[in-house]
Amino acid sequence: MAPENIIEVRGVRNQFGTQVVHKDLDLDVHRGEILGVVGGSGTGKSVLLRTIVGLQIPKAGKVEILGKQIYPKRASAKEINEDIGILFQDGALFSSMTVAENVMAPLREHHPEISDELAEEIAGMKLSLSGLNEGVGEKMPSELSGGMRKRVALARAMALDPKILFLDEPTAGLDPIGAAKFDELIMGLRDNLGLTIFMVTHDLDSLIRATDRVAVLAEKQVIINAPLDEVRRSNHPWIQEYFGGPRGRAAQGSNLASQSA
Ligand SMILES: Nc1ncnc2c1ncn2[C@@H]1O[C@H](COP(=O)(O)OP(=O)(O)OP(=O)(O)O)[C@@H](O)[C@H]1O
Repeated sequence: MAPENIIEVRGVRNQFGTQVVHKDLDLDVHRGEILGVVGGSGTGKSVLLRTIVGLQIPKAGKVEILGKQIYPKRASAKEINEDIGILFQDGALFSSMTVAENVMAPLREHHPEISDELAEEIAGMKLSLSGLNEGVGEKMPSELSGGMRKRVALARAMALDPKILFLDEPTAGLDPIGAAKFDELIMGLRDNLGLTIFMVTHDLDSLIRATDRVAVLAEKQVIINAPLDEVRRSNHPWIQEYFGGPRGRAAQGSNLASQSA
């Protein structure tokens, strides 16, 4: 059975002044997959994410999420917000709110009818789904490690039961063990909840470990979107350098070693 496209991007153009970032860009994301999005610095990975979620209005093209048109006809913010959760690059939490209040913030905004008790219960569930224990809810973000703050941000992104999670460099700033644990967490969300995950990343280990397919941005387009093994076989110079360079070989070697251990 052909995979179902949960996201469809067709012919998108993004431009800032005279700088064209995307031109005729197409992208499909399949339901239930973890898609890794890679590309050199400034190739427009974050702009693509922002375009898909409706935060960046493209100059041309079409974007659909779950069959709802984000552009050119704009689905209402409410419709979109119910379907997606976003973890931005800095994962910014509200520093003056407790962890639980942070996770409850989207519920309070979109579902003011929900009682305090229920909101607290939902926040507790999301924190536990993110691998955090109950006591964490009462802490302030400043009391947590970087890895725990990412998990809280993930719990907040899941507050409204999204079908798609957008993650912008989620493992940046985590040590390798923290990054591996974060990858396991999102793989669990895919496997147990059927979530689709769109993940911008520079982390080669993460790509190897967690992704089902990898989309490469270069020359203002997605030049390939395929399982990692197929992407590696491309002779595009950037792909060769990225995966075939010393870091790429080291990441592949260490992941093969850990798989056979
Ligand atoms: N709001 C904006 N106004 C003007 N230029 C912008 C804006 N947002 C992004 N750009 C430009 O678009 C280009 C792509 O930016 P983007 O942040 O998407 O790159 P990226 O691939 O995510 O890079 P990195 O890997 O370094 O995070 C950059 O040259 C950036 O300066």
